[in-house]
Amino acid sequence: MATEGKNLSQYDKDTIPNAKDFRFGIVVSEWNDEITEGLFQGAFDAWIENGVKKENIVRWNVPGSFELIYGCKKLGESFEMLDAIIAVGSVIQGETKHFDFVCEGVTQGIKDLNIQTDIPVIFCVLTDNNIEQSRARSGGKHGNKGTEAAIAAIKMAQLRKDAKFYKG
Ligand SMILES: Nc1c(NC[C@H](O)[C@H](O)[C@H](O)CO)[nH]c(=O)[nH]c1=O
Ligand SMILES: CC(=O)[C@@H](O)COP(=O)(O)O
Repeated sequence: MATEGKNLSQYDKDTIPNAKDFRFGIVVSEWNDEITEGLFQGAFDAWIENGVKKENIVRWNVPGSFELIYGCKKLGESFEMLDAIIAVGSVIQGETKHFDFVCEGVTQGIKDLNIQTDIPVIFCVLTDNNIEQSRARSGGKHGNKGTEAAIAAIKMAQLRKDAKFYKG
């Protein structure tokens, strides 16, 4: 298993770009909020640890992971100066195929946002078989995918900044 034996919260601070001037958005799904709040905290703490100012972080909530698509789209439209956005969700398998459609829909939707808009949208949506797997990846034995997403957001914000520089 890709995550097994890894700690998603471990990173080398020396490899992270300077984030003090970056402005970030984060959209958090309210479904499975025990998990999504853990993911949010992991992302928030990683940003602060890497110099992001609290006033440069804007958070919106949406009902479920499927609404992350619209929420991230509108957040980017409302705050055009954002350097990156994280979509935070937790989808857990139930009795039916609904899990499959939610996961596929939100995955494709966030992929589309990365194609259609100029603000990187980071995929921090857990798609787990059970709550134990979710807990392990939102501050448990496998670390926190929120931390991983925050570092990805910093790196993508720097890539976007560099791209604008080279374009002139
Ligand atoms: N079962 C889960 C859902 N389902 C709700 C959908 O995301 C969506 O809000 C609904 O279909 C209305 O459009 N959402 C999660 O985030 N996690 C789940 O486990
Ligand atoms: C991912 C879902 O929508 C799922 O948790 C809903 O549960 P069920 O498939 O039992 O209706």
